[in-house]
Amino acid sequence: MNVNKDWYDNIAIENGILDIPYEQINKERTKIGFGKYGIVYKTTCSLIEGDVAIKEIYIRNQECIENFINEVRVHSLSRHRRIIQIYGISRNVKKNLYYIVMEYANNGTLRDFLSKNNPVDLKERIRLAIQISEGISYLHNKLYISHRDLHAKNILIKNGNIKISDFGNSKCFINDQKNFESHNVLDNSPFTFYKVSDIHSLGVILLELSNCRKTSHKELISKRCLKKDCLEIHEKSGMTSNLQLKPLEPVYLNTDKKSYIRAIQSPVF
Ligand SMILES: Nc1ncnc2c1ncn2[C@@H]1O[C@H](COP(=O)(O)OP(=O)(O)OP(=O)(O)O)[C@@H](O)[C@H]1O
Repeated sequence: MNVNKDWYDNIAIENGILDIPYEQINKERTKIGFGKYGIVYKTTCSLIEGDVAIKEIYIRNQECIENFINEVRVHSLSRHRRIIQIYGISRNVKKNLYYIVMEYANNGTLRDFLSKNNPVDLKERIRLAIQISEGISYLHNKLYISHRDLHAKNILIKNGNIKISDFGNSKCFINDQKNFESHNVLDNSPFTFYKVSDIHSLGVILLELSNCRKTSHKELISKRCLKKDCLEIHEKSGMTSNLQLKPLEPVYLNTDKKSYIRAIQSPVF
């Protein structure tokens, strides 16, 4: 990626998002999460009504700049009720801290929601499952974006509704559109590969949703989790293997296996 000294100004202009002066962000902040790339705080911003979440990223090298640019680019493309909205970016130049200012999800992550409200009513779980599928379907089918980091801590809930977040690992394949116009199950384009991987992650999330608890590594293995194999095969051969294209098992919502989440048996695509 070509990064020049004006990279920060450029991403705001190119992506049509607000460059929020740092002074406009309230200094009083509550830490609400952290991940590989930074700390997330709940606070307010004088330019935006209500609470906001800010993701603070310390830019120490070129790679951090590239990651920040990618996250802002992909996230700002995504405007949908099932996706956390990005409001703008900000920076504290003296400390080399850069910020993504976004919509605040007041009910936290899907994982926390499930553990706090266990057991969640079946109808409610199905409603949430459909909303997650809607968000992923939008990313894949409308924007040619693969999220690449879908799990129950990146699925947030605001006022009881799903909001997908964290585009730090996401990739947009919109410029490759011509290469996968006719994509089908045998297409071995990178987009198809990552899309299948997202759908696998969706299956894992739905399993967590159906059981109202995190699925252990042991359980995933016993359910013949394909992700690791797929990634290895893809990396080694550069090809999409048929192995990835096996449908996921249906995720049952009750023990007598009468009801399952339809999204699994009738894929969203
Ligand atoms: N908009 C938001 N509203 C409420 N909480 C949020 C929001 N964004 C992030 N969080 C909280 O902060 C945590 C970390 O955020 P995020 O996943 O974006 O950071 P990351 O550094 O990219 O993490 P990862 O290690 O998953 O890549 C989330 O799991 C969630 O608890």
